[in-house]
Amino acid sequence: MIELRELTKRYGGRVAVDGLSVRIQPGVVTGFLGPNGSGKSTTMRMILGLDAPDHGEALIGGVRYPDLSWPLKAVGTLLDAGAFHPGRSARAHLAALAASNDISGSRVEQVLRTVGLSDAATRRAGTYSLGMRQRLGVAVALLGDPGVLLLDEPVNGLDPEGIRWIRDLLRGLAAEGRTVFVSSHLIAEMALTADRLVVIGRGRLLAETTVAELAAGADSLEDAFFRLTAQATDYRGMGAS
Ligand SMILES: Nc1ncnc2c1ncn2[C@@H]1O[C@H](COP(=O)(O)OP(=O)(O)OP(=O)(O)O)[C@@H](O)[C@H]1O
Repeated sequence: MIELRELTKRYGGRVAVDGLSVRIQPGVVTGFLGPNGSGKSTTMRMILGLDAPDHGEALIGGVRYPDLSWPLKAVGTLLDAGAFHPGRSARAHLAALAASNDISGSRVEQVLRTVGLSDAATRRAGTYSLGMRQRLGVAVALLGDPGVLLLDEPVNGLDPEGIRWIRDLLRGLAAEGRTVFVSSHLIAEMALTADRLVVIGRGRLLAETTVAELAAGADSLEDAFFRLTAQATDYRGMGAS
């Protein structure tokens, strides 16, 4: 489980995340939605100890990220596909991470199979397509067999087959009892992938609900989302006339 307690972050005079308290439960995929600039990335960075909160805390299984003894075994993350040494093969990259994180070498072959990169495992990551880099990122996230997965825009730039693959994988990981927390701009995609939704606007919690509950009473989940976030952006388009 991920627990956020009054999580708050300010940049200068601006509040990016504002007293956010929510529990993200295991066994389901929880989508993290909000307009641009609403604080999703900042929240994820604080969960992962990459940004320090000004107030409150983020706990993973009851422990702050910096206090985890083997972070890769507790939480798998996909923040930025393509952050790999271009000259290293997928297998070499995963093997180095396994060696430095008390993870067995056999797990490397397991995750390569899970993400479908076994046949390309000796190729340099620099030659990979975006979809293959994304799969390598997922392999890294799964390497430590973590109970919690945190993914920032995992389907960004993927083709329809890649999107379906990620969707099925995330649902399967949740069905195994893991906590899966995934941010996205793609509301329609979240409707297919997520069971629950955490919606924020201007750094504040707007809704913590199921996909079905949010969509009820509106024409679509997208309409329900726009209604919920209408007052929570600094920008607003003027429809075409
Ligand atoms: N390092 C930083 N310095 C100053 N302001 C920042 C910094 N990082 C984020 N912000 C501001 O904090 C607010 C929240 O940004 P954040 O990137 O967390 O939102 P987001 O929901 O992830 O947005 P997007 O959907 O566009 O990725 C924005 O107003 C942003 O400009």
